Parts: sequence; structure tokens; C-alpha cells
Amino acid sequence: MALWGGLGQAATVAQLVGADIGGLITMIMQAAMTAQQNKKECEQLARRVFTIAELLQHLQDPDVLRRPEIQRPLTGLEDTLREAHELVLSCQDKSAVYRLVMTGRQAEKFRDVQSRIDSYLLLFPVISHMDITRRLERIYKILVPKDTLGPSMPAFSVPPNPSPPSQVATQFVWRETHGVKEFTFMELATATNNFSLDRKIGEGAFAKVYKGRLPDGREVAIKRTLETSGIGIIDIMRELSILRSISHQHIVRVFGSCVKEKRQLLPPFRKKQEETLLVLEYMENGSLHRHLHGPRSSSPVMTSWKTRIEILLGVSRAIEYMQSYGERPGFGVVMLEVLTGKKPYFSKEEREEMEKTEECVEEEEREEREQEGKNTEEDKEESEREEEKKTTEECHPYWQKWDSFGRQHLASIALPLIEAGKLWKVLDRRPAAEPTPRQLEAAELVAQTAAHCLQLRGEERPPISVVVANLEKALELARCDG
Ligand SMILES: Nc1ncnc2c1ncn2[C@@H]1O[C@H](COP(=O)(O)OP(=O)(O)OP(=O)(O)O)[C@@H](O)[C@H]1O
Repeated sequence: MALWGGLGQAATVAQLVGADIGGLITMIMQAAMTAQQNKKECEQLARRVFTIAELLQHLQDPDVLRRPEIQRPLTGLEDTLREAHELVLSCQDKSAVYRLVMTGRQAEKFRDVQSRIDSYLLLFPVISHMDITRRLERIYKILVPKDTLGPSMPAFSVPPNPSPPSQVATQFVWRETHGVKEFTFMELATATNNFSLDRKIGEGAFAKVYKGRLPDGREVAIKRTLETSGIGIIDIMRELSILRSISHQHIVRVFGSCVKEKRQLLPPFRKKQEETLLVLEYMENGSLHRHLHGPRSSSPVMTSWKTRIEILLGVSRAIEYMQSYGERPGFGVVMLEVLTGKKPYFSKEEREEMEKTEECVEEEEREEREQEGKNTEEDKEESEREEEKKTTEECHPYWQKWDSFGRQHLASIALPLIEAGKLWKVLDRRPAAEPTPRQLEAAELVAQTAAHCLQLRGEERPPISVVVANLEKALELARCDG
């Protein structure tokens, strides 16, 4: 069916509007495919949410979604999608009794959720209008060089002496004061020895990153989109627009950008394409990922709880700062990554490998208990905890699923264990093979904070100020024992 053919597209929307909305749309569509009851209603619902995904995907400037006048009416979208997902999931039960009890109530729920989704769809003409305006603004900036505008004039047509100053004008003034430079492609090619392989320092989901040196001697990281069109450009524009409007000691600075226009010369493919590059402050120490999962075993990140919590605290302070700009990055997962030393996603093979290791450890522990002659009581406790774990897993339907790429999320493994009081089962032992009571208390505090941050419903997650306070407390504890 054509509807399901677009599932991959829906997933990519996650990158535009935050993992929750993109992921939820994908989950609704997947669940609708296997519904046993109300198939028609489930399909209609999936069709509607897919329309949202498609419309979002056509946005050229996702920043439009962050404008307060758009954000306000969109705030409930995530919760509505969650309800839609729960509703479609509830249609998986095929028993006749269930049908008898639920049919009337579900019809009402479908009507309610569908009408709410329709009301979000009504917003799209407005979003599209703003999107076009922003694109025109960009074109205008390219056509009319900044120098010809004079120092106090905005780059886009803003009414004279607006009161209060419009957002566009504020952005313009900001850029002048923070000096984000527009580089030519030639300058960046020279800085990176023509993007040579030996200058490549990393690669993310949508860009390759090169180390470069500017004529004034500054070392920089230059980010270049992997593809010359599509999602990469949107992502990089988004990153640029966020970074250029903020300044914080824990957030990488952006020095400049470059828009390179490409022409494909052979007809019938002749069309203009853009490539966007970012020039960033060079971070000598590399990524947290490399310190946690890379080969540099001498890194203090490997060996010290204090360093790990200091890093989390720095990130949480950066998020606290960014939230005042309306940004809300997904942080709970990073906390889990730092606690467990494991990557955020597991392939099936990695998961099986881990289970084997867990079984071995459990077997050893059982043998030890048998030798000590105290197995009966502890085995009973163990089975009670296993029971608790199962229940906890059921409480996290969002995290227990394999995603559409066949991966399992770290949260689906770590959260049930944390909530069952078994943090020790997933705690990284590299910083301390036998953690001290204070280190354990610190780790427990971080784990509980992470679990709160990963609550399904946004309103159940703690404010970032609470996260910062908890991490400060955890750092105090970890500092005591190095
Ligand atoms: N400013 C920088 N200084 C030094 N190295 C950097 C810098 N920015 C990125 N890198 C390196 O390049 C890699 C890729 O970075 P990029 O920002 O493209 O993706 P990411 O953040 O790792 O992942 P994703 O694309 O999924 O967000 C990083 O992991 C890091 O090793």
C-alpha cells in the first residue's frame, strides 16, 4: 500500500522536529499495520499523521517551527501523537470480549484524537507562509550585500524603527556583533588542503568534519554536508542558526559558514544545488563518544567518575542556557551512555553478546552464593526482582521496541534495571572496579535523574534546573573519592 511505502520518510522527520515526534509518527504507522481491531480507523489515523510528516519534510527552514507563534499551538502535538499511538496499540487485542467492552469507547477516542490531529494540520498553511518568507529573506541577503545596507540597517525589509525590534532585526544585529563570517569555498578548500583525507577528523549523520587552519592561524573544524541536497543541508542550516545566536563556555562556537552553489551541467539534470559548510571552533579533545567508546584507554573519562559527572554537569548547564533560547536537546540518553559506558543503540548481535556476558556473571554470582551457603534467601529476592523487572519493562513500551533499523535503544535495557534497583548490572566498571559507597550514591543519583529525563510524557520530565542541581550533588559525592 502506498501509505506504508513512506515509512522511511517519516523517520527522517525526527531530525527536523525532535526525536519524539518523528519516532512517534513511525511507531503509529507501524502499529497501525498490525492492528487487529478498528483497522480502518487505525489506517485513517496513520494517514493523517503521515501527512504531518510529509508536510514537515517539505519545510526548507525548520527554524520556523521554533518561532513562539508556531511553537505555542504545536506544544500539544507530541502528547496527541502519543495518545494516538496508545490508541492504535490498544487495537492489537483481537479478543471478542475486548471488542465488546471497548468498541464504543474507542470510537469516541478515535474521533477525539483525529479531530485534534486535524487542528494541527490547519496550522500548516501558516507554517508554510513563514517558511517562504524566511527563504525570501535569505535570497535577499545574497542579492543585497550587507555592506551596501549600512551598519544599522537589517538585512531584510523590517519597518523603520520597529517597536519592539523585530526578530529579524535582532538576528542581524547579533551577527554583526558576534562576527560570523561568510567564507568563500576557496578559502575553506585552502584551509583543509582541498578537503584531503588526512584532514578528516570525523563524520556524523549528515556531514564530514575536517580540521583546517585559517589564514590568521586559528585552527578550526570545517563541517561539510555528505550530500549536496536534502536533509543534510536542512540540518546544517539548523545547526548554524542555533550556534550563531548563542555564546556559552560549554557550547562550540561557530566562526562562519559558506554556501557553495553547484551546477550540474549535463541536461536533462541541469539544476542548481547548494552545499553548506560550517566553520567551527576546533575542539582539541574530540568527542565524548571517542573518549567513552574509542581506543584511548588513558582518557580520564575512562577512569574517573568525577570527570564523567563534570562532563554531564557541563552539558546540563549548556542545555539550561539553550532552553532560554527555546532549544530542548534529548539529555537522558547521554547520561545513560556515561553511566554504562555503552553506545546508545545496540544491534541484535551486540544485545545477544551482552546477554551472554550477563548470564555468565549471574552464573558466577549464583555459584559464589551457593559456596557461601546463602542461596535460598537471595534467590528468592532475585526472582522477586526479576518479576519487578518484567513489570518495569511493561511500563516502558516506548523504549522496549526494536526500532525500524533493527536496533535496540540503550534506554530499553538500562531503564528497567535502574528502576528495579539493579543499577550495578549496567554500571560501567572501568572508572572503579569496586565503586565506593559515595561513588555508588553519585551514580545512583545520575541514574535516577536520567530515568526522570526519559519519562514518556514531557510534563513528567524534570526541569533542567533540577537536573543541574542533581548533577552538582552527584559531583560533590564523586569528588570525595576521586
Ligand atoms: N568542533 C569540532 N572540533 C573537533 N572535532 C569535531 C568538531 N565537530 C565535530 N567533530 C568531530 O567530527 C565528528 C562528527 O561530528 P558531527 O557534528 O558531524 O556529528 P555528531 O555530532 O558526532 O553526530 P550526529 O551527526 O549524529 O549529530 C564528531 O564526532 C567529532 O569527532
